Amino acid sequence: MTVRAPAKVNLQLAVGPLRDDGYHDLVNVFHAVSLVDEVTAVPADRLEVTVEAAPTARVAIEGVPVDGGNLAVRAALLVAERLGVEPQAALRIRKAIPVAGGMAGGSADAAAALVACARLWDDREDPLLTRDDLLELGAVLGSDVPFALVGGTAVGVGRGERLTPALTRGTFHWVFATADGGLSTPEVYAECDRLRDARGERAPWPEVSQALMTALATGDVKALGAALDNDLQAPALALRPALRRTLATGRDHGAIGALVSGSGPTCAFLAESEEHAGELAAALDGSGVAQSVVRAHGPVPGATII
Ligand SMILES: C[C@@](CO)(OP(=O)(O)O)[C@H](O)COP(=O)(O)OP(=O)(O)OC[C@H]1O[C@@H](n2ccc(N)nc2=O)[C@H](O)[C@@H]1O
Ligand SMILES: Nc1ncnc2c1ncn2[C@@H]1O[C@H](COP(=O)(O)OP(=O)(O)O)[C@@H](O)[C@H]1O
Repeated sequence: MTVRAPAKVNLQLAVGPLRDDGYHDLVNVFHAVSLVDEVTAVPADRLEVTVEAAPTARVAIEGVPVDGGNLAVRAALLVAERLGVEPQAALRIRKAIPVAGGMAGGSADAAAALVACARLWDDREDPLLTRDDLLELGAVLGSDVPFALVGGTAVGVGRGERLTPALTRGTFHWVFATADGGLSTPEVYAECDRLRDARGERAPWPEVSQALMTALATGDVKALGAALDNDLQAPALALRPALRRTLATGRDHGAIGALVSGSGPTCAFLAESEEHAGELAAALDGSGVAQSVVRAHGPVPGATII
């Protein structure tokens, strides 16, 4: 059973107040792109996991746990518990999504493992676990996991786990510049709070950008570029100042929009067309500001059995 799940870029990430449970209320507009991890689950005597880089991707997999800390393993355990079966499967994860890069690779693997194990351990025509059940299990695993199940473009509220699909038209072309070494998501959120405190600012209640929704619905790439907005960009740049040069390089080569993806450090560049994405990728590659440069388009579907 092999399942593919996509990376995401956040088209809008409006970070609201810190809640009592340690999370922030968000407006998180997710957009799934054609950079995918693959999880294969095969029957085995016990639960085991291996992680490898996809042959064509330059992903540094050293930071990925190969024990119970792996989100795919946690997903498998949740599915087994819900189905009342022994968690007997060998999971093979093939990563193309940068690790700790702000593109939700771990969440993609969790979503893929939820789907793969649910199917492997329950092949009835009318499966016990519904799509809603998987979304609920996803939200237990992480705020970004439900979106990796549904894909497309969607507005997430709450922690980002309560999703509504967004209307979009056409395909958008992206270039991603990865960086050496990841950024820790909790540290970037903490830096966001610290910067606001230092400026004496109170976190505003997050609101969906209507300019962004209109740009998506009309497929207007220039308007989309202008509407991209990420409240975690300033804290990510404070923690990793070198990313300023990466963003500037993309802009200098005509990117319609340039922003840090989620909590970073991957930088995302919106291209005017597929052809422009090729030129932009070549320019970024040649400039030496990125560990690697990857092209992708969106929106694409969420976790899919192949
Ligand atoms: C920032 C975002 C943007 O999509 O993703 P990445 O860019 O890291 O991929 C997400 O909010 C990350 O979601 P995810 O990686 O699933 O985070 P979780 O495991 O749920 O939470 C990890 C930690 O991030 C912080 N966190 C997460 C979500 C949220 N709404 N408020 C938070 O403050 C908390 O410190 C939490 O303990
Ligand atoms: N299957 C997985 N793939 C990647 N990272 C994982 C996985 N399972 C757990 N992790 C842990 O989650 C951290 C963040 O992972 P990732 O989802 O790649 O980044 P981000 O949260 O920035 O999008 C990693 O540093 C790693 O310790």
